[in-house]
Amino acid sequence: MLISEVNALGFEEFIKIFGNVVEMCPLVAAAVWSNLPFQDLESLQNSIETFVDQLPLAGKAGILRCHPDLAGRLAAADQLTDESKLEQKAAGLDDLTPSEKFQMDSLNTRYKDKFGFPFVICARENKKDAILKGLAQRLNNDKDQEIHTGVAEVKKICWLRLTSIVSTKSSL
Ligand SMILES: NC(=O)NC1=NC(=O)NC1=O
Repeated sequence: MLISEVNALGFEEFIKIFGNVVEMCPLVAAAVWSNLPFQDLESLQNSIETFVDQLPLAGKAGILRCHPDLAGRLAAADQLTDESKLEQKAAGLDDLTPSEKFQMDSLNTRYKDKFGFPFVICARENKKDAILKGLAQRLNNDKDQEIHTGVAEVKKICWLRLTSIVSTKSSL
């Protein structure tokens, strides 16, 4: 899809295509739709990042809460969104050894108990070992730090999802 085609989308079409670039948060796409037309894909990404950055901490934490656990209950029940399923598979999270699964589950539970939202990382940029390491390390951070780190990862996930929808070569 070209950016010129993005700019021609009505609201419903735009949401259908971009509603999940931030996992389970169509509000983000609904908010940035009003900034159409976009010069290029980077401008659309910037518009999304600006909207997210301007949210209060509670809003940012809410975005993190909309993310499924990595190799968690939804993955096991095959109820992940298409995007999340692809991303978790790319990181090798669909073939964990029993001990890796146990480690992931216990770390995810500890992380959620401590912060009140799930551990979020860009799975397409990390393989399962790096994810387990990152989860164990980030458990030691404080809540504000993890909200900001998690949101930074959401932005990376969003960018990769955008580039799979809109060709980056195109600009107005
Ligand atoms: N908790 C998560 O980090 N979830 C995810 N990361 C991704 O890259 N895709 C997800 O669904």
